[in-house]
Amino acid sequence: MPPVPISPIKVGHIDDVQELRKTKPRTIPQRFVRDMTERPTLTTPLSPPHNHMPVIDFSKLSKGNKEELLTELFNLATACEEWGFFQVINHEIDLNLVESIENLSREFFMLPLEEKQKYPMAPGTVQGYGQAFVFSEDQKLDWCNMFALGIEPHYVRNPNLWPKRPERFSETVEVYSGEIRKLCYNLLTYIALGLGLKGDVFEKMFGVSVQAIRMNYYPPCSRPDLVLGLSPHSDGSALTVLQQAKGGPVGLQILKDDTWVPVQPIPNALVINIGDTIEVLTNGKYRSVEHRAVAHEEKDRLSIVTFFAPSYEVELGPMPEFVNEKQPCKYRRYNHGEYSKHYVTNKLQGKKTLDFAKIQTKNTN
Ligand SMILES: COC(=O)C(/C=C/C1=C(C)CCCC1(C)C)=C/O[C@H]1C=C(C)C(=O)O1
Ligand SMILES: O=C(O)CCC(=O)C(=O)O
Ligand SMILES: [Fe+2]
Repeated sequence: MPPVPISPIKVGHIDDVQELRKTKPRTIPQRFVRDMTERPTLTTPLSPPHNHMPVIDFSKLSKGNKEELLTELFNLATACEEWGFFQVINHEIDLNLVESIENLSREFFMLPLEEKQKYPMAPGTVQGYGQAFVFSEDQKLDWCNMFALGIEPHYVRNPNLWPKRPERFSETVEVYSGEIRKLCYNLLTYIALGLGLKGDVFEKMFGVSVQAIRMNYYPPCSRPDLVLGLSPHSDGSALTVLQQAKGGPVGLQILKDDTWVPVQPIPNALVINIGDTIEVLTNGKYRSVEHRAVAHEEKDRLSIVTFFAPSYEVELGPMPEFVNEKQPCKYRRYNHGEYSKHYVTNKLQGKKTLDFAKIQTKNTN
């Protein structure tokens, strides 16, 4: 029997937003214009406590005295439970390295289009330069250019996609990712301790963790009220580390108590968020909070994002410590490799991807 033909994904023409911006269009192409219900709120003056994402001082966890450690563990646990997001200061990553990755990422995005297109993100895939998560011709597009690479383990790498220019880009990604990896393992230890678990529980459970990096570049947009920089989504990782480049406008917004809360960047801090894996493991005690990015009328914005997740072989489900009569099991067990595949083959749509693992509760009414 002849093989069943696989129909290629038809995504239509995807405008490169940086090139589009150069033409300064008076009207935004329809594929970027969001339906009314999706359009962003750009200036929401918020009053405390909604306006202040928690700040965690990493040095109090790593080298504080016992009292400082306990207080910061408590702050971390509260941040994870109430926000799913926090900013880390004094993270012990060399600030020269932080600055280098930022400068080199910017230099990459400023290269001529033909140079960047030497590393194309093929439709339906997530590595290289382009727009990920586009699967149909009628899907709205984000006001964003992305460049993504698999980092660890090495089998997730596609060496053809590691840029030769700018010089030192690839080696800096390597060094930076090594440092962020250490930070992720450390944060997972403190998150475990804050949950009353053994410090090494996640490291042992995750095997050789999968790690990827994505640089997001958001050019200015003449009508930021009509477009989204990045569609609402939760991250398919265990933890995500987000570096917001210096001098950029506020762009990240998180959905808290049904309100989109803008995140004020703190110089040299890293934004950390709980991903879908930790939501499942804690049976929803810690949630992977929906977030999005908005564009700015005059300023561009760059973010450098690391996704840190369990090995593809790992089977996951709520840990027994978080399941009881009051908190019945909300997620089924699944293989993380399958979840990963599911995540990267679906468009970003709020928290919908996690339906993959949700146990549907019967409506008894
Ligand atoms: C554009 O890419 C992503 O947004 C993304 C992809 C990450 C990945 C790579 C670039 C190559 C290696 C595999 C992996 C899927 C991790 C987001 O990552 C999230 C989604 C999942 C699932 C995850 O673990 O992190
Ligand atoms: O650019 C941002 O602030 C958000 C990035 C993000 O959420 C992501 O890449 O998953
Ligand atoms: Fe995200």
